[in-house]
Amino acid sequence: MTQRSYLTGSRLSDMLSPSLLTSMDHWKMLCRFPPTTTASHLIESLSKKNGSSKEPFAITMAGKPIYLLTNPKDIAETYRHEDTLSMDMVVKDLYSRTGISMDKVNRLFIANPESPHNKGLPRPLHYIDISMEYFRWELSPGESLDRFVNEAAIPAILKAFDFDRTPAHSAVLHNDSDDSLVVSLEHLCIEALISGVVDIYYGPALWKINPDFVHSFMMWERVNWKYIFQLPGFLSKDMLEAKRDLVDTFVTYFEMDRTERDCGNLFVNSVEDTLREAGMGNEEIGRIFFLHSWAILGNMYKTAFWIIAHLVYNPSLLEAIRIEVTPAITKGEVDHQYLSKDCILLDSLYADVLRATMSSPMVRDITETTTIGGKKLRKGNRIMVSYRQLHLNTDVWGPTPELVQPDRFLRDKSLKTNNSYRPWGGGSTLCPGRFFAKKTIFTFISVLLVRYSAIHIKEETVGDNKGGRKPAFPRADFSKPIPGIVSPMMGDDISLILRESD
Ligand code: HEM
Repeated sequence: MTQRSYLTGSRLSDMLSPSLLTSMDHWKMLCRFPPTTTASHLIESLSKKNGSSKEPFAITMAGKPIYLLTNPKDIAETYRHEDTLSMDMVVKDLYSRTGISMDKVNRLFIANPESPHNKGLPRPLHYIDISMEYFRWELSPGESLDRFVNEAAIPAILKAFDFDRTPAHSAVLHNDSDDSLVVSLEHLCIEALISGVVDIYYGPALWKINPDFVHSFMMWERVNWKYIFQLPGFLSKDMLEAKRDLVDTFVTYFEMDRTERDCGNLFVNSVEDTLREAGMGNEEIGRIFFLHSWAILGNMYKTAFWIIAHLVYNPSLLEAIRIEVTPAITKGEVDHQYLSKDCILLDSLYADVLRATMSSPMVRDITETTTIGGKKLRKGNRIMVSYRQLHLNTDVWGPTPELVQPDRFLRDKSLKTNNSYRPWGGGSTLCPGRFFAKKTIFTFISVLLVRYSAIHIKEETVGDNKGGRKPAFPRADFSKPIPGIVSPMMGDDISLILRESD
């Protein structure tokens, strides 16, 4: 496929009426780029062409002028203009492309002051915002998050280490001897942070409906960029098929009586009630949960993969972090408060891995002409920001920003609040899952390090020799505009030899 279909190489001047062009002539216009360009590459390469000024500039995408913001200060300012820089059209579009009629999508954006879900709130929220409030309610620091982590997330993570189970564990490649086994790192991360998290949100009923859910989700992961960039059907058969599998799974799930589902996750039940009140049926609710599940499942397993890859390729770092996390793990109990507050080296590595692997762009619609960084952004157009471009800002991250430095955030604690650090987005759409993600990923990594006293990379055999060489560090696949954390290249998994601690 070529990306010509969504990233047009036409000049902005071809698209604009002369009057609008005159009013925009202070914008730099840089519009030619190769057909293989992805959104973040595009912004990176155009920013370079734009020179060091970091002034906003305009391009056209899919026939629409888009302002690209690259100055961290301008980007921070966008979060203060949420009344005129709106996410609503982008979100409506995402919902409608799941197959929900526009009429029903619009209904989701109506605030009903009479709704019991709006009780006690200072101003009534529309149904999508209510769903986000339920996410925040369950996942923000406090009693409900602690309960959720202790009662649901930790048991699910521990279950992922049950390598002797029947049917066979998907990560086990083979048992080398009585006390060691070889596992696929990618599949271990999937087992803990996709299968485990599906369990805690949807319970066993979802597996009964679709025992191959993980396969469907991983198919979707590889091709969901086609959904975002609206590739035509003949170029997106794989994406449409994966989407259909996932949507069908969730629709069937919501067709079941709640008592039959046997899960009782408060978030799922509360959001379902909200959506039924908005007039949504099983079809729409299934489609909406397909999107929610993408947000819930799409990033944690990849983040854990990259962190563990850095650990196993750097044994002294692994040892230092093992010592740091050990007090948090005692006989099957995990102290997640200790992990999130006292493990400062793991925290620094986590922060830098998020920085180096985040590839999402942020898009907003301009609903009223808005001035940012002294420039007028015209109503009706869009703005786009590449978090990756911010995360590679050499002014802040030094001459080799693409390299992970495990102690970077330990050396300079102010970096976490730097305007060039946005792994969780910003403003009102700041990720509500960030506290849960940290606790869950830290639990997973710590259990691995404490349970297995020896963790080695399995070497590749060279020719007929028994011995071999260490495989190269997995490559990140930035060739596709995957939202969120970048995937490893297909086939760049790591086989780990695990030897249990005494
Ligand atoms: C390492 C893991 C994660 C990363 C890096 C991540 C990253 C992000 C980012 C960058 C955004 C903002 C998108 C934007 O503003 O355009 C976002 C939004 C969101 N995330 Fe996360 N996320 C992670 C885990 C999670 C988890 C575990 C959940 C839920 C359990 C979750 C739920 C959401 C939701 C619902 C939104 C949309 C918020 C809204 O539109 O108001 N995320 N995430």
